[in-house]
Amino acid sequence: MKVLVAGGAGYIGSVTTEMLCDAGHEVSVFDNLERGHRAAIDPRAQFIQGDLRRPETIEAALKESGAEAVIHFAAYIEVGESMRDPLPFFENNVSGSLNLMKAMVAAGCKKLIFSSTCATYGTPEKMPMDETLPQKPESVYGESKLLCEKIFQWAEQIHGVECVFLRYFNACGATEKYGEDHSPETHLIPLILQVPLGQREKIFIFGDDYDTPDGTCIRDYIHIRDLAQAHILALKPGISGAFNLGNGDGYSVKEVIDVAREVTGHPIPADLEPRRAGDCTRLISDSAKAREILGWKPEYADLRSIVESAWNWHQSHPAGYGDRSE
Ligand SMILES: NC(=O)c1ccc[n+]([C@@H]2O[C@H](COP(=O)([O-])OP(=O)(O)OC[C@H]3O[C@@H](n4cnc5c(N)ncnc54)[C@H](O)[C@@H]3O)[C@@H](O)[C@H]2O)c1
Ligand SMILES: O=c1ccn([C@@H]2O[C@H](COP(=O)(O)OP(=O)(O)O[C@H]3O[C@H](CO)[C@@H](O)[C@H](O)[C@H]3O)[C@@H](O)[C@H]2O)c(=O)[nH]1
Repeated sequence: MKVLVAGGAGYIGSVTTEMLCDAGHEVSVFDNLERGHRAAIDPRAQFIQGDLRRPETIEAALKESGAEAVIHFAAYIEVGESMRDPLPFFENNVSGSLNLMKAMVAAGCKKLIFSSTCATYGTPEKMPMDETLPQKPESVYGESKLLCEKIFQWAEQIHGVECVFLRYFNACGATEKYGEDHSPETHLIPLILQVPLGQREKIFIFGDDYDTPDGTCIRDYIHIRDLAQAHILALKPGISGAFNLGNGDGYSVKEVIDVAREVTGHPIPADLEPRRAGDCTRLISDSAKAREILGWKPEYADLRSIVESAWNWHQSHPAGYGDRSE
């Protein structure tokens, strides 16, 4: 299939592009490189530089690529940033997505796979979390993703664009070539690994007074290879709707640090900090729907192998990808 990957120079987009190319798809990456890296784009894919906030650039990219489907990763992603400076999140995530859908309708492109998030649910009313839970986001970031889902639902109903919403839990891990290089980095696993890399002295644990066995927050860590595979499965005609993507296993912050100590052989000192605003106690996915309808089966579910894959990548890329445009 001819697939356009918006945000394909970013963390999850880079690995999805790599796996789409491996599977024989014809891939074009559309990215403004504001937060991604030129070096993260698989050389088998065509690169079209453009910005979703500039509609003419996405219109031209759809024409040039002849895309039959779009996988849409392009967004601002950081919850904390969204609560300090909200409006750019609506501009980039919501207006950008609206421009993309308008261009798709105009170009007659009938399939969209959208990166959504478990942050659209807010504090969940049951655990594990399935897709029937009410969506009550507690951050601007989560709200921006929910607004996109709503726009896309109406576009599906009225214009017949098949839309799939993949609601990820905590994305992590790496392939041999592509890994995580956010700046600033806020995610737990890459921050922990900066300690054995000699780039930070210790890791801070944000609160140990949560209602969990060791007092630290519990998350469902999912390998980006498994996330990428779900996107490829969702390309199949006839698939639409929302799917939660996680392993269904919860690990506490302390457990993740312990696994990283085992994997790296480094003591990784940890200190306690107060709770980080907006963190939920526990987020664990019920991904039965993805397994049943997409035929999705996570293959890298073991936290040790996830952390190992990230550790291998960071050791071979201690400064990440370097310059964004090279
Ligand atoms: N990382 C996670 O744990 C996680 C969890 C849930 C959902 N998500 C979602 O998955 C998607 C990808 O996340 P990621 O970690 O790979 O993020 P990322 O920041 O690494 O990648 C996003 C890419 O989109 C590009 N981009 C942003 N705005 C753009 C625009 N207006 N026009 C063109 N390109 C633009 C950036 O340059 C970057 O390359 C995001 O939509 C994010 O909200 C991520
Ligand atoms: O230095 C750190 C960094 C994080 N944490 C904790 O580690 C856990 C995981 O944090 P992080 O890796 O920042 O992920 P989340 O805050 O869970 O958010 C991620 O996962 C969400 C889905 O669960 C996505 O929507 C977000 O985009 C993505 O950033 C949380 O309990 C944090 O409080 C620490 O204790 N110390």
